[in-house]
Amino acid sequence: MAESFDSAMATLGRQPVDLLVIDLDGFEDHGDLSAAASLVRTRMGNPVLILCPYSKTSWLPELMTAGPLTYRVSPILSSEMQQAVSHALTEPLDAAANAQQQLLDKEKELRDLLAVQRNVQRALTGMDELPLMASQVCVALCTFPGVRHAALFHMKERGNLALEAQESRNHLDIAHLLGRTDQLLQLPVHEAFPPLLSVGTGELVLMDAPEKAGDPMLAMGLHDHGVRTILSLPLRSEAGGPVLGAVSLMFDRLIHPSREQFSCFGSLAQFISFGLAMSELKHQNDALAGQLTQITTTDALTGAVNRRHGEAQLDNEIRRARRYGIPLGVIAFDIDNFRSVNDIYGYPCGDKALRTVAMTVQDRLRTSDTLVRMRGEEFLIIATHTAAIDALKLAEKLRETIANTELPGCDNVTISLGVAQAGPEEGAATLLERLDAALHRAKRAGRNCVELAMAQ
Ligand SMILES: Nc1nc2c(ncn2[C@@H]2O[C@H](COP(=O)(O)OP(=O)(O)OP(=O)(O)O)[C@@H](O)[C@H]2O)c(=O)[nH]1
Repeated sequence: MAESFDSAMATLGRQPVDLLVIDLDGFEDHGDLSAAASLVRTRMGNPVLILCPYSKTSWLPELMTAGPLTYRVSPILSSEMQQAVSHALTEPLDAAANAQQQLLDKEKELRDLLAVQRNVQRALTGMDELPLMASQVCVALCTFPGVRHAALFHMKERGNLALEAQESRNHLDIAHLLGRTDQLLQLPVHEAFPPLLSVGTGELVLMDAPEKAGDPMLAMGLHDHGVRTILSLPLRSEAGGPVLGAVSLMFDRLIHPSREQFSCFGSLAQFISFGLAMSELKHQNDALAGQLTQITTTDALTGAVNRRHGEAQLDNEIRRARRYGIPLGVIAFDIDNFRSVNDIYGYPCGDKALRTVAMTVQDRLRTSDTLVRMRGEEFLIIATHTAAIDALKLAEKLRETIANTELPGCDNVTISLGVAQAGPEEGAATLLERLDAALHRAKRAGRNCVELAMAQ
């Protein structure tokens, strides 16, 4: 027994040792990992058995680069320990005797992994919608021999880890087992359930018996579905970058991945991370494009469509109405004596009044109608599929509504309106002229009224 790496090193130097067992429980930092790797290196191929707590299984691939070793995931039963010891002592002899078979096995394992990698690659190409991509990745992961369940967990905004997709060949439903599909890091099992632990620590986790997680309910749920080993891999967009999520693979058998398998699983996780990052990027780009369209087409104060976009839309609707022979109604309106609102209550109050009027009108329109802020306190409504008579009714309803709308911090206002129906051959310019004339007549008629535009 050696209590430290130094004393182990000294003992190894003093006397021949048949089997070196390194129990990693209690070792934490990177210095400990380097010291353990030095011990493995000193053995120069002589038997080494590593007992590795499941929370530290990410150390295994690194230790494997220092020299050949066998390992078990701890905590471990004494019967299991005995088997592991005799296996570790006889493995080099077995390996020599069955060298050919071992090579064939290794080749098959790697072929299987490469096939899964190809399937995952296929799942990632051409699919930029995250839910679809994630579920295809899970389907691809289930093609690996022994995998009965695969799941992809994704970190959403503000640390909300969610189950993005799962594929099951054993009727296991992780959402049911965990009792929810989001805010998973807030679950009490976040330090016990491998994929959650992977996201928390950013490291791979290998658990070769569900009960090692120390959560009886969880262990029972997994046992009932024949889960024997869980391997979970963190997903990061780049080495050392933030954790994007994790994938978990649940096997119906005991697996102890070799160094090559760990490295293949690692590159599998890199592929998936890349797909995830690309799909996130597309999502962000779409959102930005949406915001940009919103900014370039909307009037910031009132939320109505701005004049440039409104005029383009009017042209489009005129063309459409002409092509399909459908009526197009337009209404121009202007707030009455708005100057006095500003003069009496101040410009900020005038702004609020403008916004309230625009929002009130917008609420009364159909989704197919468009409210445009043309200038100052003057607006245009493009009402598709609307003849003059219906546009007149709409205008009257709006006039009445605004007159009865309370405004924040100032007296009610009224609006004057001009209404027209686009002529069969009429362009936007003459239509707007006719409307303008109608609006002026409404103002001259004493305001707070509706005037129909003269026929073309
Ligand atoms: N608060 C505020 N006022 C605006 C805005 N745009 C234009 N106005 C004001 O709207 C008023 C328009 O005045 P006028 O064109 O004389 O029309 P009016 O006082 O509404 O009178 P009539 O249209 O003839 O009934 C001016 O005082 C502008 O300063 C704005 O974005 N915010």
